[in-house]
Amino acid sequence: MFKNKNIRFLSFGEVLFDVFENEKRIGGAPLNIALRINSLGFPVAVISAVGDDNNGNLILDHLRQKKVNTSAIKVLQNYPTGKVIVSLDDNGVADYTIAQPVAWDFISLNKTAVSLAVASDVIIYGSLASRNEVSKASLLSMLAQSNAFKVFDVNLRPPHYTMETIQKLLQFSNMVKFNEEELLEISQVLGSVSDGIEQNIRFIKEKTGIQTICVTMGGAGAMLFYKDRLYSNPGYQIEVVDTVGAGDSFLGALLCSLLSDKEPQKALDFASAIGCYVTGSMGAIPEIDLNDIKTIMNSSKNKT
Ligand SMILES: OC[C@H]1O[C@](O)(CO)[C@@H](O)[C@@H]1O
Repeated sequence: MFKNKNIRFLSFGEVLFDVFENEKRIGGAPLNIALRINSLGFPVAVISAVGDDNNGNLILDHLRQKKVNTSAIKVLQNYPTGKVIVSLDDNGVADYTIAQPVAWDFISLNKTAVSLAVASDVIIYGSLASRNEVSKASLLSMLAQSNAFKVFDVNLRPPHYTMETIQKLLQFSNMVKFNEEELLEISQVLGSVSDGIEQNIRFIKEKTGIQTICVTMGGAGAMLFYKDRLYSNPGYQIEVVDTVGAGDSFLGALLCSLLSDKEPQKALDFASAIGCYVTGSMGAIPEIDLNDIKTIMNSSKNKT
């Protein structure tokens, strides 16, 4: 399905357990993205930290079993593995209560992490891990040292960010992913007077110089600005179970497709179908059968 599976991905940031009403599941945007990339057959490593506890062991065991490179996930004695309480509203839309301080607030860069960063083709990072100065300093130092293609998954989780940090993280990125609300909030802070998605995509490009921009819009689909052209997907229909991790899987799938030279429209359609599948399943990283994705892509809403 992909011509070039040699792209080496690296994901930096929170690894944790999402705690739902009746169960807990592995999560954290950087981890969800890494696992989606891994499920599509690409090599991926994660830089993070867990506590010396059962949750930490479960995360490490799962990643090792999937053959994700865990050599830069440190086990810390003084802090527990991250945990997030997820509450779902009647529409399956998630609200997150994110425990603090936890191990991933204290990600340090050791030699292994730096060599991974230098050897990677693509680095993915979000904003949440920068809520703590330790992880933030490691991220900024890593970004400064690597020539990889850098992808900023904005992922605003109030109250865990400041606009100053978001702007700093934007400065390093070659590609950025927003959801609709994030695009509006950040565009306004940067001085946009429009509330249009397309206008704000172009505004961000002019203001920051970032050439590749994607925006997810929930049930209304997604847009991709790539090589000076705008592509859009109107979304696919699905019975929503929960929205947790849909954007993460979308981004993982989009990167695999786009960077292995699939046509941008096809890459966007594929990523949108994967995101849609995730909203129709429980938790952030359900196993995906590519035949189900094909069925979604052939579904009527998307046909013109
Ligand atoms: O990373 C913060 C939170 O965001 C998610 O990745 C969903 O996008 C959850 O799995 C996690 O709890």
